[in-house]
Amino acid sequence: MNFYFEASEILNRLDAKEGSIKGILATLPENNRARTAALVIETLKYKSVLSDVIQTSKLLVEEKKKITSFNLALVLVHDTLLANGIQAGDGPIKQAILRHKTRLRSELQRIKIKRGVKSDLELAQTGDDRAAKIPRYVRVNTSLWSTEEAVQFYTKRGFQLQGAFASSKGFAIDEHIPDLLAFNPALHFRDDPSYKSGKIILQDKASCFSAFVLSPPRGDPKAVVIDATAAPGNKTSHLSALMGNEGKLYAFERDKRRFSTLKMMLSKAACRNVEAVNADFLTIDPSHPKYSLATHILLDPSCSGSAHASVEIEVVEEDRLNKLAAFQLMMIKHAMKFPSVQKIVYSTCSVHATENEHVVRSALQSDEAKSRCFKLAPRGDVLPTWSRRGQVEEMMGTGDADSLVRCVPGDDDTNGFFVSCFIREHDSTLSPECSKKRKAETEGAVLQKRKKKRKKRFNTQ
Ligand SMILES: C[S@@+](CC[C@H](N)C(=O)[O-])C[C@H]1O[C@@H](n2cnc3c(N)ncnc32)[C@H](O)[C@@H]1O
Repeated sequence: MNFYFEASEILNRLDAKEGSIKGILATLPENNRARTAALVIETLKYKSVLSDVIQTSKLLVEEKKKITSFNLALVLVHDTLLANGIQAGDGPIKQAILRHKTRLRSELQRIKIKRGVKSDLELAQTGDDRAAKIPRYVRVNTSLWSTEEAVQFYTKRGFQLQGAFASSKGFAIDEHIPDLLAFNPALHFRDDPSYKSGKIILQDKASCFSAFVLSPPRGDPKAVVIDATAAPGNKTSHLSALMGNEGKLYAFERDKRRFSTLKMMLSKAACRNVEAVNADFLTIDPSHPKYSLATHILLDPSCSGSAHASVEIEVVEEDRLNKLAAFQLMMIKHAMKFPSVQKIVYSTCSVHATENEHVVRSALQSDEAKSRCFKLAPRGDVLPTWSRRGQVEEMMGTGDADSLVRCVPGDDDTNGFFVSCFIREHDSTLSPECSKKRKAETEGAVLQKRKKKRKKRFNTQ
């Protein structure tokens, strides 16, 4: 029976918000961890239906002396109804549950009929409940359309600009991201002419944060920007629109298949200033004549994707997270080597500090950041009115957490997301050490330019 007490204690700690499911499970003794974790996770999946069954069967009222907590009832009823029975000897607690087995079964059956499902599996909560509450975000592709035109178009189709999306016909203009509209979650725009023509991009609000925070130069024919990990291209087309389709935006994607998707998406969205490159960003030479001029870099690399509201409860292996974090750090450090870069936005759709705050911390401590004087942009430049910021304890209690942005799946009307923004310190705020390095770097660049000019002159003579 200890196994069930242990599992119910984990549920108690989760209810008390003592930590993440992964963190709390990690405190269990290793020999029993996998088995207890499996029971906890399965119970959580069916928590809503099991709670109904327990309440309507009056199990806790009639057996209050034996079954002392709701969470203990949850794990025991789970195994009674949805697994192979209680895995324990015939003690009083097991006997108490067995006395109610028939009633528990019929309550479960009643719920199945009510919900119109046939199998137990269909009762599992997949997390879609949270996803179903996230508005349908529609980003107006300003390369082809304006928000005014979009509002007029949707109004003519019977929608009402109400500043809310609760009703099926209401929609709102987002308060944080320009040119972003929010409609009722139940709506799909895949067959809408505005979507088919590339005038709108269906992109979650949080995913719009990256390009908006990077804020590339607008309408500047000399601008050079890099999207290091581009496919399928939502953020690339956003960047392109923010640049007013001017200047140059290099979009790297290493995967061949995803690269084709990227090309298709860029053509549909009329991104004329983008050069898509099927290459691994880590192999790109920062001193390459084309790319060395990049002043802004967007890094939205592969991550555990744990923040999507539709992802099921999962225990992510530590090892996998650490490998992802090492790769993510490598990408940031590589971006920092580009000689003209002034701003780097690093974002993930993960909720794990390992891929977020910890990567940012390591990046700030890296030789690349120190030698090139990178620091985090202040909150004022990173969605200042967004209240959910980085996790202070994961940033070792420093004020740096305020520079970071987090979104919690479901809670913030978005999927989960993380955004950080590195900037190179301005000359006036440079520490003496950075000031010296910057001077040497500028002198080096001038010398290199002179050398190039001389070589050119020599070749044309
Ligand atoms: C999270 S997705 C990017 C999503 C994209 N920013 C968007 O909003 O549509 C990460 C992408 O980066 C690509 N990728 C991962 N490592 C890369 C690398 N070293 N160089 C270039 N692309 C890379 C992956 O193949 C994947 O398509």
